[in-house]
Amino acid sequence: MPKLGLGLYKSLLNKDNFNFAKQAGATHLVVQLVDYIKGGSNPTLSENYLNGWGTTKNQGKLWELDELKRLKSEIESHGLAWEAIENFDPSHWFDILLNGPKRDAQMSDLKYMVANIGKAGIPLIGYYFSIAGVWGWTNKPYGRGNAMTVGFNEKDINIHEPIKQGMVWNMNYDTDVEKTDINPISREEMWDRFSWFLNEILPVAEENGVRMVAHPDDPPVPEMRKSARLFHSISEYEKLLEVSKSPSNGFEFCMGTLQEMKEGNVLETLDKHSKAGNIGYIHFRNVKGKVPNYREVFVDEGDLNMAEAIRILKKNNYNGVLIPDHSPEMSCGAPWHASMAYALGYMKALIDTV
Ligand SMILES: O=C(O)[C@@H](O)[C@@H](O)[C@H](O)[C@H](O)CO
Repeated sequence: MPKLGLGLYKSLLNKDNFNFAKQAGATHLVVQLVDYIKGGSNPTLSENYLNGWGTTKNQGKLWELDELKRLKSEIESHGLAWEAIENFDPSHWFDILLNGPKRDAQMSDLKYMVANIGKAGIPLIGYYFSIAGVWGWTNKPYGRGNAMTVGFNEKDINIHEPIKQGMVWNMNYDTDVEKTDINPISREEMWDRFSWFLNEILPVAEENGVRMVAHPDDPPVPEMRKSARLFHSISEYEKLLEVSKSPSNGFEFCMGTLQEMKEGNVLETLDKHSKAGNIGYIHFRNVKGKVPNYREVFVDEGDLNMAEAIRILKKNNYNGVLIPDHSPEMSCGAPWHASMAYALGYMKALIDTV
């Protein structure tokens, strides 16, 4: 049976939101420890996306076992389970992404943190191996009832705008460096870097009982800001499984991002990989349109048949977690919370009745 979860940003990790998750029917949490979606009590995807998600200064501040255990007990004291951590902090792995001088030292740090996550009993780590990161959205009242939501239209932005030194994954990690352009990165180079990363990290993940699950490229274009993107199509995303047969290798299956891709069928892909046990957890969200022009919409108004997705997951005895990921902001005093409650209610009804 699929399980209902909520993703919480760092700024939302408090008892009110643990209670909120529980009230909305979630049993599991996916936690983001990177402080990148700003907005305090009302996180919004609409701000700062083109100038970056902000600055991260956590170099040397690793995720320690006692901190993870403390947060885990707090989550559990609210009757919830901590299913996954989503995303590494660019402070911790910028030179792994960029193949820079600190690469090997940062890999030791990442291994230490992956081991801590396993020792704390958190089963999954979602990560996104990307240079440009999530970038290029516009935010407009594209949703039903003029709800503010994000979209992507290649006509609105210059997707080839170079990235400046000191930035990766759409966050600044070094604000002192001279702002020249970073070098373009080819597809071959990206696969080399990624394969090295995965082959280094997976044995540690396996040893500590953690699964590493990869997010597809959002927006899914082959190249963005002069760097190649690995997982811009369903067939390229599936190549993840060719890099390693480790049981700790899998998908952070973002249905919205996969639906935005030009080719392939999301529901068939969901069927295949939920049957084969390749999916760690699912971003259960919906969109209208595809690259080069799409927008994120409410879970029930997009191009994907979400009831069919639940049917498939139940047929395949998938027992992982589904989170709404994003949802258009609802016009009220708590736009993010209202939108999440709406999505969770819809998802819970589908899980209970389909
Ligand atoms: O949670 C969010 O709002 C997003 O930033 C994620 O969906 C993002 O796409 C993934 O975490 C990959 O970084």
